[in-house]
Amino acid sequence: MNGIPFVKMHGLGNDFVVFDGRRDPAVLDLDNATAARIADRKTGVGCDQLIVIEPARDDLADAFMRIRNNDGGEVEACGNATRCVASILMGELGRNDAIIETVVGLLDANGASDGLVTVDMGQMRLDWRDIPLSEAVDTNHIPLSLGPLSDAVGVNVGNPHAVFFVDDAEAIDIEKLGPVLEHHEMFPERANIEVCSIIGEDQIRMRVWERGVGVTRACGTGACAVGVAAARRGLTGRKTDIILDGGKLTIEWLPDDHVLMTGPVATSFQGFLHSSLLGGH
Ligand SMILES: N[C@@H](CCC[C@H](N)C(=O)O)C(=O)O
Repeated sequence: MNGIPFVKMHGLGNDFVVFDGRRDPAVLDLDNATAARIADRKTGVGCDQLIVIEPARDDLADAFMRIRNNDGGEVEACGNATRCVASILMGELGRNDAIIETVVGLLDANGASDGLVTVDMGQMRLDWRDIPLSEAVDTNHIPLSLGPLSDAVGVNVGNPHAVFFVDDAEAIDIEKLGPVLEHHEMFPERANIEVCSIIGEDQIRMRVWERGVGVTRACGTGACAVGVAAARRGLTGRKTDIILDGGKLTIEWLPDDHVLMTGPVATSFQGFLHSSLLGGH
């Protein structure tokens, strides 16, 4: 079979084309336009994020994970893809744990019960400079309003998130409000936008507009941000189930500010990338 092999995976419907750059150097250093062409659902393979597994730079890590959004832009973090890459590495290594290196640091992953994977998503950052925001405001009450959305919580999970609490997340026109907020001047690096409603002391309904993608069925880093935001506001405890369009993630905000994310991993199919999609690369 001609072409570069890839595996199509997803975490709760947030889907990925995963390349192995350790074996196929042609997928290392893809430019943004090429990545966007591959990720495009009409003309390419189609995915929310394009992932390349690369050789680790850090001796402690099992591999490096490069992440690109559907628009081709490289980003710092992706929770659902981290679980998928962890399951690939654990399978290769014959172990129940893996260390994944990203541009923002090392992430420890472990196999949990029922085939689920837990990832320590690292330390949450809450200072306005770290989200980042364009001005020095209280990140637990960002003064930002659009239609029914106001008073956001900012959380950096490696990538920037703004969380809005509402009575009924289903009633929010996220397709309309999401892109405006993503590009709001408050967020110099743009932001992922979550709208959520509290269902109970340990359960939250969440919908997401992802930076560089749009509405997705799940966002792992978004779920981490929502779990932290709800606990910070005193709306829930520090361990919560986050109910996304694609299913449930369990989030635990530890006393040392690290967050554990636990959820499923799935493989849809394996394929070969037609060389025309690499274009002039
Ligand atoms: N789907 C992801 C997040 C991917 C990156 C995000 N769109 C960004 O631009 O920061 C997840 O599961 O965390």
